[in-house]
Amino acid sequence: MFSTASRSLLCCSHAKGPHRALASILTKSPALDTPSLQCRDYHEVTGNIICPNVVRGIDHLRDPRLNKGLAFTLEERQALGIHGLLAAKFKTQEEQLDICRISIDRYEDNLNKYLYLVELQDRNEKLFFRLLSENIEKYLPIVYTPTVGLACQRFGLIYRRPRGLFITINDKGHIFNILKNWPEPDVRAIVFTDGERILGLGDLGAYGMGIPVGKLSLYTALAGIKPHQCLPITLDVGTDNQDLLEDPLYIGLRQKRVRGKEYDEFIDEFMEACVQRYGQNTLLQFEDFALINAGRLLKKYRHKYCTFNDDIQGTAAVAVAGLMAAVRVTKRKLSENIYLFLGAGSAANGIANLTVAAMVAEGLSEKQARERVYMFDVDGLLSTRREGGVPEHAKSFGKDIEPEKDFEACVAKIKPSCLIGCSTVGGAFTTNVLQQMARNTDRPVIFALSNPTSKAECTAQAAYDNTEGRCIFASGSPFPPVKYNGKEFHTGQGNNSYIFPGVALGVIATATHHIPETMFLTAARTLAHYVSEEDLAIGRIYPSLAELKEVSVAIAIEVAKMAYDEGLGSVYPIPRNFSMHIRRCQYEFNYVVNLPDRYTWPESAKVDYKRSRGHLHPCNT
Ligand SMILES: NC(=O)C1=CN([C@@H]2O[C@H](COP(=O)(O)OP(=O)(O)OC[C@H]3O[C@@H](n4cnc5c(N)ncnc54)[C@H](O)[C@@H]3O)[C@@H](O)[C@H]2O)C=CC1
Ligand SMILES: CC(=O)C(=O)O
Ligand SMILES: [Mg+2]
Repeated sequence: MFSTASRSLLCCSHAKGPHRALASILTKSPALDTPSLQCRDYHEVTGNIICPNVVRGIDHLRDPRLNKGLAFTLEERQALGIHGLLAAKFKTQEEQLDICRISIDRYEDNLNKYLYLVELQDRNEKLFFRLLSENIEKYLPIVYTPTVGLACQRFGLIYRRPRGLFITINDKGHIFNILKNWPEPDVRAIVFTDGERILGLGDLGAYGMGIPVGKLSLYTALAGIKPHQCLPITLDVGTDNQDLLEDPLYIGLRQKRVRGKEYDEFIDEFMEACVQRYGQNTLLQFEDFALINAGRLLKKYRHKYCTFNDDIQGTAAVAVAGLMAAVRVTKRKLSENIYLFLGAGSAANGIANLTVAAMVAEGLSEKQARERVYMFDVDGLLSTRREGGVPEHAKSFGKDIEPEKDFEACVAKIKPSCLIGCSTVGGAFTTNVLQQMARNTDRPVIFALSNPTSKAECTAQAAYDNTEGRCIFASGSPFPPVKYNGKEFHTGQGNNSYIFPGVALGVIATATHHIPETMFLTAARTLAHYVSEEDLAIGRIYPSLAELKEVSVAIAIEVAKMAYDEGLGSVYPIPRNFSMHIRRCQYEFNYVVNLPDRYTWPESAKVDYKRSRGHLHPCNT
């Protein structure tokens, strides 16, 4: 990902002799001895730490952060010493985007499309992010669920170049040093997993790396967070997946998972090392940890670090936003629903707790709100009377009722108006379940949130077909439009990708030091406001994916305002205009001129350039 030459840092003003002259040229100073663009400026312009006076011409082609391919102008090609290394044709970024679209369309297989995009990111970062951000509906299902799930399962086969850090349990005691090996000093957000619950696919160990990489691609594509500020990490503590342990292609530690005290010490050291390396306000996003760790680690660290668990809190916000939007169709307040969750794990508890908070905001007591929420897990209905009782992590949703192991019977007995699937069990919302939902209420809400598509509790089509088209449906992975009774419906994607990029942007832009639960309720409300009457008319309780960028900025602005209202923001002076402040923090998707427009090539330099026949670059002289 990074060329060796681009790792060293040297400020233009440190350059000597011809190097200094070139530094001046490349840093666009009109006067050779007074360079006007220092490393920090260059960083501001390109979002890159690389000072141009130490980058060889060829690095502008090899380094994906600098590479523009045929979009380098003649002036750039000459000044950078890459003239002749490129074909004669000059292309605009728009022309390059067209070529990318044509190239991807040539592949029928989604995994090949994924590989094309990975290769593009490794080759030309700006082109990759612009392509993704301008074609979200088309490429989100490739870099994200469902294809990313397949990519993780085949990670041993498709792993080419490092993107992100692998920190293993054997690195315990040295984690800070490993972090120092990452070549970017200005990291603001880390998304990390230990690979134990990758989507609904279970323990994929080190193959889980596809998830933090994919999530951080969305940080940039959807929220405009600068790529160099993002660091994906996989914590490799082994895997309990026997297939992987026997897989000759497996790239992780070939041992059973380390658990208990040693695991906890490892995570402790990791959290400390991250803030030691990148600062107190580094955003640390837990992703796809298993149930036994997700909730307890969030509880342990939420007041000590700037951290959140996306599967618990991000998912909660997107689901509650969908429930809020659905109120406009069902005409039932949140507090008038009965909720039944299939699955009582991280996602279910996150959603349930935030729904309770929203019902309390509508006027119920917390006890009254909790009474309206039922859960059903792998051992049946969460009844205090069942054998083994209610698991600790979902204690507050246990009910003193007759135990029940048959889910269909539960749906008939409890008569929920909202059915929410976070169970990892594909097809668990059977025809009988869906038809029962249609009998329970006139407009049943049905969310099949498990990912990837194969794990969805039902398809969009099945939900419509079995509820006489009366349901309000959302799913974690996308489904094609549904045809029912001669009408076409475009159901929405209830996925935390509507939430985490915006929350992260707001947090980073204000250097917030903690992320309170109320921020996720704010994010949910902001998202719900974005749902138009047109969305609802076609069966969608979320704005279209095409609006995701706008939504992410709107969430970031609200999060930023809240950060200062709650005394959590630490960027001073407090921004007067949050919208402007947020936009100023964002990535530039368009190519920047490697010779910025304030540069006018000094006559003397032109002469020098001619004399040296294009070899003026310090590394060429
Ligand atoms: N749409 C979205 O944005 C998100 C979707 N998810 C998806 O939700 C699913 C669950 O994620 P987590 O809650 O983090 O997992 P988890 O492992 O914490 O919880 C899974 C729950 O499902 C239950 N379960 C398993 N098999 C069952 C069965 N046969 N019948 C009934 N219950 C069963 C388990 O007992 C457990 O309570 C995953 O597929 C994940 O991809 C998770 C986060 C966000
Ligand atoms: C979307 C997501 O975070 C998950 O399925 O785990
Ligand atoms: Mg997740």
